[in-house]
Amino acid sequence: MRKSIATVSLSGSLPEKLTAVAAAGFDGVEIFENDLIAAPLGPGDIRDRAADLGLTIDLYQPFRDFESTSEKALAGSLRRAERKFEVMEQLGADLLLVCSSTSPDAPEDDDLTAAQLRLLAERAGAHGIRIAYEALAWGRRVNTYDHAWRIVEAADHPALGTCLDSFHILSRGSDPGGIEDIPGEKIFFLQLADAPLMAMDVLQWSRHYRCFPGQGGFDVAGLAARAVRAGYRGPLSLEVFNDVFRQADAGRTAVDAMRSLLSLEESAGIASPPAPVVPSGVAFAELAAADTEPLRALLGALGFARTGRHTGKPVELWEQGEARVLLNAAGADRREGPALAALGLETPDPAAAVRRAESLLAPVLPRRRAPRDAQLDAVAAPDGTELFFCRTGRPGHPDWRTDFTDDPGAPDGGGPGAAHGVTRIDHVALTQPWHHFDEASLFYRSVLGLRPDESMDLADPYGLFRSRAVANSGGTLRIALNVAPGPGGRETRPQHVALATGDIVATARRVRERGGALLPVPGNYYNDLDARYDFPPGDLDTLRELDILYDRDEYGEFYHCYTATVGRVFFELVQRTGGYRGYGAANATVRLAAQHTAELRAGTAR
Ligand SMILES: O=C(O)c1ccc(O)c(O)c1
Ligand SMILES: [Mg+2]
Repeated sequence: MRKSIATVSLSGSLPEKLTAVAAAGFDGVEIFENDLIAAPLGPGDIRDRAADLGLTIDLYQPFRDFESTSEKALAGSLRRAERKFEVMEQLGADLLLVCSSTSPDAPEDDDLTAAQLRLLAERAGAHGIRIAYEALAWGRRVNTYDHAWRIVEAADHPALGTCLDSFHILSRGSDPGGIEDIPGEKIFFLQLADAPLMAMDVLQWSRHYRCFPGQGGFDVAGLAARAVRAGYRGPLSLEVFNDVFRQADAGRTAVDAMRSLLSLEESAGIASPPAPVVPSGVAFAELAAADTEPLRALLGALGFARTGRHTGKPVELWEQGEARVLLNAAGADRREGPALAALGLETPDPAAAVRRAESLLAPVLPRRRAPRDAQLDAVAAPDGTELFFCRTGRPGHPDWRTDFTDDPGAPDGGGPGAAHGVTRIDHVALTQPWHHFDEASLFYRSVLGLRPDESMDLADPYGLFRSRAVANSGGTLRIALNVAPGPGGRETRPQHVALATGDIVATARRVRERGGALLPVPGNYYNDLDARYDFPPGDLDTLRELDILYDRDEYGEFYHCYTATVGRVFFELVQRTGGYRGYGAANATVRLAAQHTAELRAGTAR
């Protein structure tokens, strides 16, 4: 279907917004009145600019508080409308959105409202303009879509129809089922927005927290499917009031928006892009550092062994069990020090994964080009992490491991058998720039077919720590997306790799014996654990001795501890028992505080 977006959803001036919208592949825009009023170009110039960019102007909005009990106010509204019709004629827009009145002066009865809207439709019709009447969730009297539709039906004028807005419908908990009873040709416009589920005033919720479909908690695709079943054939149009998007780069937000609509079309059964190819696990985590020595020491203490060297690049392969880490001595950002630069994702069909990624506008990266390198396809995640699609050890597929020669003589050699009990990578945590958080969760959900958990907000010593995990259905691939503030409002961007062990006590002991430092956890934490849980004698002492944190959910238990941070990277050791599903979020505040303390002590606080 045609795709549009309201200019209110993006940052910048109106011409900048139009450029971003066109570049992302939209067909049209809703022009938000304030954007036009503040624009440096007149309506005729905006019309030309949009046409040059291949965009239609699908809606002009909003016209507020039209209906009124006072004759004088109504006359004023009609005069105001005539002026707007002139603007719309210059813009080349033929649909005006009228939202239900929020004024105490709104008529008390539907017949009066219908008669007034009919009058407006007659005036509009004379200009070749149509009116779409939308119920705002906080409208004075008309605040549900079915009420707005009853009034439109009663007014019975060909130039009057209704505008459905998923936010207003779903935020009030209205049953969207009634949409299918509205004749499709009377649905003049469909605005789509999602939002996180929150218990708050609906106006504030709408004006500040809307997000693109697939980023929040509403079934927006299901609602769109109903409109299409009703016979709606107009554009799918995003109308997202969001404080973060208002500040973010418009071009990037527009691509995020388009990805949302492409994914919604798939969920609604309107289009079928190439199916998602869900990764089955982490093939490798690649750490980049100008000086790899501190990471080598850390991996050695963790029980990893260097098992290979890249044939053409300064890259080493370190393994323990099925956990594989690449150390890349080239390409690290020197300012930030060692960082998690790439992930290899074990994928049943890499070529199909790339087709999926391309169809959802994920930036596909040029293949690694050295003549002997395995041909691996990669895409860039929103935070810049490179995601490589791998099929390790399968005949007929390029195997990244063939780029590495065996390295049995390495100082920490002895192969993966010399392990401390680490079996695999449990999860990877990627810290997102805060204004790309929603974009990231939609990216992993739509491009890779991963399932997002609920988003969690926790108090951090220096602000808000927000976390949302995405995972495949078996839990064999888990990525935690975090936003973490730093002192003075600066963003800190630590990334970490969590390693699974079947016996965290034994593993942590061996790490200590090999000189690995574990993050010190305050004694208060263990006193609180003691108050909350009744551990068998001695167990709590062991946790305290090894700085191991503890959590449990209805499925099982979780034990975890952390290494020191090197540059932007640290490791976590985790032991899950009995199907525990989470990531120890209950302990995140303690961990963050302990890391800040450690940074201050080491004088590395940024
Ligand atoms: O918040 C508002 O005022 C507003 C205006 C126009 C809309 O279409 C809408 O959904 C909300
Ligand atoms: Mg709306």
